[in-house]
Amino acid sequence: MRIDVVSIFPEYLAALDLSLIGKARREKLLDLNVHDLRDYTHDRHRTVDDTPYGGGAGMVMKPEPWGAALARIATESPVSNAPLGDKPILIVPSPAGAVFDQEMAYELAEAQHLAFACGRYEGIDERVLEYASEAFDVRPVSIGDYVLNGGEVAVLAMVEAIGRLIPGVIGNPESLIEESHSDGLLEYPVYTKPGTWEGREVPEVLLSGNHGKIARFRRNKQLERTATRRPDLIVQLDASTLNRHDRDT
Ligand SMILES: COC(=O)COc1cccc(COC(=O)c2cn[nH]c2)c1
Repeated sequence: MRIDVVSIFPEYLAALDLSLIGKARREKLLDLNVHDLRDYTHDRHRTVDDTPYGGGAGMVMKPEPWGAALARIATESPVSNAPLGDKPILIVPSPAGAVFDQEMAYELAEAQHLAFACGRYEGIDERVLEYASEAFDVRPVSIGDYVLNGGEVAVLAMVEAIGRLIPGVIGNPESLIEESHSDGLLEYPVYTKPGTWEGREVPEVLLSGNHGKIARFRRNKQLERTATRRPDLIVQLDASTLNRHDRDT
């Protein structure tokens, strides 16, 4: 997968050189390119923003640098941008976007080419998204109902969530199976040695070796946690998921 990120703070994305994503880049599982938007300006001050038409506080990101940066990325795309061909996906982190979730992460992990546009200030001139939709499948995406100062933090979160789903990026693909949201429920509590710590014991059932009992314990913990912490997820579950622990007996 090729990933391009455009930002006025490219150093913000240095964290993507670390850990598993960094390893995936070194192993050529991910071709990640970070672009400085200011490299696509032509004035002495490398200006990227200006005052908003219609008035209001703050500044808006100018369209010209974005247009040049995105045109360059589209021409370098490994995905044919013929009208009938797949288009690269341009993700624009925004409080006004569709909510990013594990389902979207799996969908985006299938893409051959993802580009991320990091907005700052009050946002990017809307004409940029219209212009970009010729060469890209443009997706405003929110990572949550709060406002950040820019898209870079959202890109770090999304690249990690997407990157870890790409085959070969994490060592043991089994660990993707039982994690939170993989089956619509939150994950169960985990424990490791020592068996007693600060006077606190590991739940006895986990030491029993009885795999049926352990599976039921874990399932019940998942249901209990989801019901108390995320009741909104419970309503989305179908009966088979809720009753699955019965079949484990
Ligand atoms: C067309 O889209 C844009 O112009 C985006 O512009 C901006 C402006 C300020 C901040 C951000 C970063 O995204 C978030 O704050 C965000 C994402 N998820 N939850 C909060 C983006």
